Amino acid sequence: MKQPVRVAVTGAAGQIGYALLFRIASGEMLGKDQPVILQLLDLPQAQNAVKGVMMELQDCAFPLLADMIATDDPEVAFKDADVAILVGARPRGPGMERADLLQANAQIFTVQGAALNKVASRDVKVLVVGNPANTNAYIAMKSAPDLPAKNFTAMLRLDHNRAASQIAEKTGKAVGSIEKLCVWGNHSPTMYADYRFASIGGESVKELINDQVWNAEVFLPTVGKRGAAIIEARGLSSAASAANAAIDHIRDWVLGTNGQWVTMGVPSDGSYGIPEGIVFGFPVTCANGEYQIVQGLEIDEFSQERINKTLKELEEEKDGVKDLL
Ligand SMILES: NC(=O)C1=CN([C@@H]2O[C@H](COP(=O)(O)OP(=O)(O)OC[C@H]3O[C@@H](n4cnc5c(N)ncnc54)[C@H](O)[C@@H]3O)[C@@H](O)[C@H]2O)C=CC1
Ligand SMILES: O=C([O-])CC(=O)C(=O)O
Repeated sequence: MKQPVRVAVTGAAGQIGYALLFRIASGEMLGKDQPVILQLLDLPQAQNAVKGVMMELQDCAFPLLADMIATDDPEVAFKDADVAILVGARPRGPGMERADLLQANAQIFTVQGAALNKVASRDVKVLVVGNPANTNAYIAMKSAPDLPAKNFTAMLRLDHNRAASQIAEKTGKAVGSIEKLCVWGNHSPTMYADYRFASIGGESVKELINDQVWNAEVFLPTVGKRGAAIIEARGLSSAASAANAAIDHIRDWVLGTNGQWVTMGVPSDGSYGIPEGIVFGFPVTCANGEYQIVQGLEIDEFSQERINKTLKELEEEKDGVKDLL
């Protein structure tokens, strides 16, 4: 039997938490042979609800769930954590943009970044889900100067998965057959979902679709505003699909992608002219527990404009939180 992996999850009593924890405990994230210890963080007033979730986890009798704890103290939750999924934050309601959450949520990530810095495994893999995810990941990273910056990532995978499903619907092809898709930039309506390099069974997606008007006027707004469409329809922001994307993100980072591209929000190393440190959605491949930004892609004029726009927004968000750092 393998040694258990310590997985910290914040916002454990929330709606994403409820869709996430059972799948982690069942082995869908780290593998069906990998025991896990769940270290659950939520606010003091949510501890009762967390206890209820733990009772349900217990009632599932998951063979891979080696142990679990609940706490309202980040330094307890993150102690020796190998994986930290930072979900706990306020969600937006109708009529809000994710950036409107920045003032409400930013402080959470200075505190949690500092706690990770102090007590987590030096190899901890951090995924920020709480919005605005890219800038919150940036805040956590800057608040954890003793941890490698590359350990801090933001969730763009839901956008990637949404883009894949829209392409599958448009082309009539199986969603699982799409390769080399990516989403550049911020998890916000400025994100740039890019299928110029994508293929299905060796055929170019761009040529299969061959419709730049659909790309600019249907596909990009549909993917970019999907979160708002879900809020409009459900009265609540997406939860099961967000939890699913978090599982995909960590699974691929830890277990590898076999050369396939996925999208992760990662601190830029200067690739594609994105200033170093900005947490930006890039196409990556993962192997041996590390991600690598796919290099050498041609950026045409339309794509450069989109990338500039989403970068500008991230730089403004970064500017808005500089007093916290
Ligand atoms: N990056 C992405 O693709 C997505 C991000 N999100 C974001 O995820 C976040 C969580 O969403 P939901 O689960 O729907 O919200 P929710 O309101 O159902 O749950 C949030 C939980 O976090 C807890 N919490 C708040 N502050 C905390 C803190 N300082 N420490 C620990 N726990 C804390 C709350 O008590 C609550 O239990 C929101 O910011 C939402 O916008 C949602 C969907 C997709
Ligand atoms: O839109 C929201 O506020 C929740 C979210 O990030 C998404 O569904 O993409």
